[in-house]
Amino acid sequence: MSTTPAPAPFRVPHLRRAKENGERLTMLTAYDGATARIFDDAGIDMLLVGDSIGDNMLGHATTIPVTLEEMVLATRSVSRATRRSLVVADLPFGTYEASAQQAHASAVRLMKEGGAAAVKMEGGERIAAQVSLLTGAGIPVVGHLGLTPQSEHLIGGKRVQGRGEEAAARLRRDALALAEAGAVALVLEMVPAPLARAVSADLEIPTIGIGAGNGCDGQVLVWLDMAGMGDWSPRFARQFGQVGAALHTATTDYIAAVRDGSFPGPEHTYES
Ligand SMILES: Nc1nc(=O)c2c([nH]1)NC[C@@H]1CN(c3ccc(C(=O)N[C@@H](CCC(=O)O)C(=O)O)cc3)CN21
Ligand SMILES: CC(C)C(=O)C(=O)O
Ligand SMILES: [Mg+2]
Repeated sequence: MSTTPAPAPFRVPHLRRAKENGERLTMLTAYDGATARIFDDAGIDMLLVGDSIGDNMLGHATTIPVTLEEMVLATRSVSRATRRSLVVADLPFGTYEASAQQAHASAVRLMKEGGAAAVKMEGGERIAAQVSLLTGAGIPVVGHLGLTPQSEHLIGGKRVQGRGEEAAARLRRDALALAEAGAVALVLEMVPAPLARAVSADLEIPTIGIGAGNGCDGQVLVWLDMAGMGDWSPRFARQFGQVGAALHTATTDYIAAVRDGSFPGPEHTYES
């Protein structure tokens, strides 16, 4: 009997090890089990249940309205379908900023009810206490700096962050503060490539870039942007497939086959 060896799961300690070995890390968002299974089978290291579920799945304009309930539901769907990828769940806006206790209560729900293996939150020095307490409680935390969409009203839009000496120094301080507090990885979103490279060199934990150039230790994309799903894609994304077009064609073929009576055929039909 031939046995395929079970694929080795990707776990938090692999993050540092991959960086030490110069292996680039791969991450995609996932919002449900049907897609998570495909990404997991394909060998993705990490799945991010992103609060980008808000603007990509739930019909919101931004991530801001997303609730913890919605994140728990999506995280549960993803984690149940996942065999080897590390499932990271975003803490949504309003569920962690006020205190370390608030962050802990929210993270515990994502882990106990959602099955997440780690949580991610946006911000630097201002959430160091949260990162510290969660890490002490056995909850791996991924940081997120640069464009932090939950604070877009404070930032004033979805623009590149960390341009200019002062902003760059601030971002490097924030990155060090997160690493010092125990973060296991750091997402850098829409940051100039030289700054992202410098931050990556500053840290022992891996950086995962999105619109942050090739000097990061890994990359993350929203899966719809990666797969050519949906009608919009940011400049930093590349479409590795045309899944939206493929699904459209499958759907028009189905409609036509039902209308012309060719589906269901005898092979899809039960005899008496
Ligand atoms: N589908 C999707 N992809 C993402 O990368 C993503 C989300 N959704 N939702 C959550 C955040 C929001 N992000 C965004 C949203 C908009 C732009 C944007 O408008 N970018 C333009 C202009 C950039 C500029 O003017 O500096 C671009 O062309 O990239 C970028 C990142 C990144 N994240
Ligand atoms: C864009 C990534 C990093 C994210 O936070 C999300 O998808 O919510
Ligand atoms: Mg997010």
